Amino acid sequence: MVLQTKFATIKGNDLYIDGVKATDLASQYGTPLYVMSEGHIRQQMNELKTKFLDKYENALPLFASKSFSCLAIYKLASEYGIGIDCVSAGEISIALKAGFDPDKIYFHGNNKLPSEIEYALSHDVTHFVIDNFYEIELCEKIAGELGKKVKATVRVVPGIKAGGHNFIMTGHKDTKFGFSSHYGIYLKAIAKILNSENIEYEGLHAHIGSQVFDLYAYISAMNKFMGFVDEIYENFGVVTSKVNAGGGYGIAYNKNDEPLDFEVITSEIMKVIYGHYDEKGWAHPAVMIEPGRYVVGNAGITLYTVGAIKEIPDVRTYVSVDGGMADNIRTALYDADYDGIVANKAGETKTKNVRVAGKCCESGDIVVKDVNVTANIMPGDIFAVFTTGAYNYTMSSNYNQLPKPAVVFTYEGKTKCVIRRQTFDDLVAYDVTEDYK
Ligand SMILES: Cc1ncc(COP(=O)(O)O)c(C=O)c1O
Ligand SMILES: N[C@@H](CCCC[NH3+])C(=O)O
Repeated sequence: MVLQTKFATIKGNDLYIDGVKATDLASQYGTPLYVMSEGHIRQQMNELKTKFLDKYENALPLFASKSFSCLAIYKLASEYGIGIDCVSAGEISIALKAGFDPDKIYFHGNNKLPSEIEYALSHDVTHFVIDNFYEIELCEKIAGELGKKVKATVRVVPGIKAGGHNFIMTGHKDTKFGFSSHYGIYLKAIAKILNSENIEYEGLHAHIGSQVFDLYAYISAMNKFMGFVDEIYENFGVVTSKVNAGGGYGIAYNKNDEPLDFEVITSEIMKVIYGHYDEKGWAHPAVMIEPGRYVVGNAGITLYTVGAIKEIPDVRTYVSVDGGMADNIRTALYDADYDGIVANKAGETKTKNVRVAGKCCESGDIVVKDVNVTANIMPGDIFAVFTTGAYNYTMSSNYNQLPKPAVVFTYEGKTKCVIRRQTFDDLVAYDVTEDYK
């Protein structure tokens, strides 16, 4: 077992997060509970600021807020002066409610709805990562009607396979995202934008995948993009003034994961981009990155209460907890490999191998596939699962009508609830009784 953040510590038999005892959190807020270390989030956002925003001229790191989206996180991002990547009008609406600067919001998505485009533009969110030809038509029309200009970065697929699972690879040929770089397809998109009245071409966008550990994939994607920049110049005489190098920075979920260093990834990306522009004698472009998981993933620890423990002779022991795939779909969806600990027996030797299962009515409802715990584990213990800060709360559901857990931030020995636990009333909040008419 490895604690994936310095903000989680073990003293005696107890797990502490930002100096707060996990069992105190569980008794105060109930379980299952998403705990997010604000100390960790601040550390990561500060890294984005000091090692990217402040380090390079005209650079902007974006936090990919699909990984964790709520008022509190947008307020924190705002404090560090970083931008955000939003993938729906819903995410944009939360960011705006948090007071986020619309000029630092980049609107992504492979099927932005007309209503979403209208919503974004009428709220002064004008930076769009353009994904497809239909979107170009929609933007041209809707921006014209609203008297707005869309500032476009064009998402191009470099043809590179990278990422932690097939479902989260986006840089290879067979993907629903972006314009293909084959047969000059992306050049046709840029021609259309250059000929449009209400869309301004600013640059290119790359996102090769998520949970990436391969530095070479980033370097080769950027090299390919410099080829695209040249082709754009040759075809249209336009120097691309913005390059968004995407996110996807892999983090450690277990002891086998070996994440790349943030500065290694970013300096290699910058070397390729600046090197190319210097060679051409062009002014450096604005460069953006957009990690999500890297910012919040290791900040998250989910606390569960242990319930039934079932020993199946010659097979394994199942430890069931009071949450499951409704609060963490990633094990079922991506075969993700989590690590965890009995938070109230953290100092005890871990001699018993178990599988931690959820309480949903699915055999695939596994939280931790395989973990060594104290042999003394019993109902009522608090089981903590690490690295649940990214794509857990945002991908949660009410499957089996489980109310969604609360999200609590911890910081310097203190706690605050940022999303309250759902109640049974919330489960019927959208049900209406109507007669047929
Ligand atoms: C376009 C885009 N940018 C950024 C991200 C963030 O990815 P990650 O959380 O792996 O950094 C994603 C998700 O893969 C994405 O699709
Ligand atoms: N939801 C995915 C990442 C997808 C990132 C967005 N394109 C995960 O949990 O790993």
